[in-house]
Amino acid sequence: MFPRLAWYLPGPHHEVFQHLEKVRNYIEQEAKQRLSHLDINSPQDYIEAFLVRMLEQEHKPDSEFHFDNLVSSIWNLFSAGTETTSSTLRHGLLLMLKYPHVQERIQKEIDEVVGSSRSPSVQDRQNMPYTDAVIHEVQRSMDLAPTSVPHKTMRDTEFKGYFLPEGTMVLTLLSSVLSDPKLWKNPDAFDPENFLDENGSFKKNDAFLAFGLGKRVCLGEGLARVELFLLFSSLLQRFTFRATQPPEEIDTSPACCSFGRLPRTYSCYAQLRE
Ligand code: HEM
Repeated sequence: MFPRLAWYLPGPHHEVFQHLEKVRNYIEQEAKQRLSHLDINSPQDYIEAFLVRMLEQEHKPDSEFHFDNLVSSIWNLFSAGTETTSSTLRHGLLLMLKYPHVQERIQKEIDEVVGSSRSPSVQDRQNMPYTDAVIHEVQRSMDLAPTSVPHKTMRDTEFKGYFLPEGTMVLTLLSSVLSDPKLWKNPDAFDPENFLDENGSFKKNDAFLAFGLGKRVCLGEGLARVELFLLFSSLLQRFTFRATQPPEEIDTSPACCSFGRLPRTYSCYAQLRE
């Protein structure tokens, strides 16, 4: 509610900016090093492709291709693009430890549709409604970004009878939609049935807002969906994940709940499937 107040209170959040600075410095050093060895005719990756455009547009004062934007976009790719997908995957595996019968049903579907002689492909997803429903339900129930990403009004705005002056911070409460009892069969539990119809087919639900909505919807949604399906189904094709303690004792509520909700850490066995 009052983010500035946080800086007057003691706590580990004070270290956040120091860590951010360290990461930015590292990215900056890496980019400068590439710049010194750059072959403009053969850029090898994102950083080098960006640097080539930066040099091409060196004399354009309004160019978006400058060093600051390079560092920020790399930082965005790491912060928005890796922690999100890996935490979702970790949460999915934690739920498999907690609910072995769900894992068994996914493996049955994988065996029927994909088999064991090849890896799952994106095309398999449409024939694997249960696996698809589980992945959606992992995302819905974990509610990774409860308040989404903070936005700001660019001008004075009227919204549903409320006046929001220019510069007001706006947080969209994705949680309120992802757990609305009017919109889900079973909002308070992990239940893949939330995404299945009575015939066991995948049922889309417009209230699935794990990636946000509108103009500023997650830029990596398509990539994240592909990554989650391929990684999750490939892991369960090859391994069965088992808890080292009774499943009833596993706590699937998030370990940290502020800007992002992260799964708790548990050890597990990954047993190779025959
Ligand atoms: C499970 C995975 C992911 C989840 C749950 C997720 C969720 C979100 C959410 C809720 C937002 C804010 C949307 C809004 O403001 O309405 C967002 C923004 C964004 N995400 Fe993701 N994300 C994921 C993966 C990724 C990946 C893999 C990438 C890139 C490789 C990515 C890049 C971005 C970027 C660049 C934005 C800012 C978009 C903008 O402001 O225009 N995300 N994401």
